[in-house]
Amino acid sequence: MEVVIVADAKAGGELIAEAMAQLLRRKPDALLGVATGSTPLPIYQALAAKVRNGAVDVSRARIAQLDEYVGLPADHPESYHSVLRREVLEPLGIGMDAFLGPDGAAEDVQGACEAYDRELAEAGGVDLQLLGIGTDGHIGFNEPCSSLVSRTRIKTLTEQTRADNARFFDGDVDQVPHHVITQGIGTILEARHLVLLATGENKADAIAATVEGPVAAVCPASALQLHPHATVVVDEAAASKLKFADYFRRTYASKPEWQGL
Ligand SMILES: N[C@@H]1[C@@H](O)[C@H](O)[C@@H](COP(=O)(O)O)O[C@@H]1O
Repeated sequence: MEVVIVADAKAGGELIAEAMAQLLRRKPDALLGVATGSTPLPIYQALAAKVRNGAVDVSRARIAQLDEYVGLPADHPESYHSVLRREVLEPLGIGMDAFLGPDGAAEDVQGACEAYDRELAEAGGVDLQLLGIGTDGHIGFNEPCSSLVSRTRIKTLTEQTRADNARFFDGDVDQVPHHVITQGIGTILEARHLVLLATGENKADAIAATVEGPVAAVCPASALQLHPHATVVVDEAAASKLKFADYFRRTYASKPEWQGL
């Protein structure tokens, strides 16, 4: 696993956006897995700036959704389908016809989950999967103790995650759904490149467990240790509990520029 310590969220966003641009120059129809939450926003803003100044062509790019609430109408402003349209596809000028996502409003939720796993495989798999991380180490909505080989399926949110996400529902935790669909950890690990961005002191414990802790379902993000190409980008605050921080800094500083992430 590569760990890159950056000055701040903006620098992290620009670094990852450049890696995505390099991927798209090599593979214009790349399937980009996108995450929600506040952390990835600087990535999308930096990538949109590259599109505006002609530095990258996203006209053939495809977008894959990581997770979705169950029971919210698809047009609900806080359904992840709506959030990604607003925060990613529209700013990048990518049409919804290039968007893959699970149906959070399906009657047969398990059927929708299995269909989505198949859809991702039939699309050739995710080329680069962006990830945030929950304060409890969850990725997507794979909560602690999720199977490390799980597939896309319905999950129940912890009260911690519901509280963390209440800020998107007018601060009212009662409005936050209890159930979600998420790509499983086994599904996520099938992406060819995983790029996790974390910023802020409140993610330091989760990052230390992810990078330096044991591979354990209690910290779902620790599954990144099993992936052949996983990159963790953190600011100093999120890196503050890493024992090997100086080693990671030296390693990245010695890496040739052309290698990218
Ligand atoms: N399902 C999302 C995750 O994909 C995201 O990583 C997490 C952290 O969000 P933030 O980046 O706002 O801290 O929130 C939610 O749980």
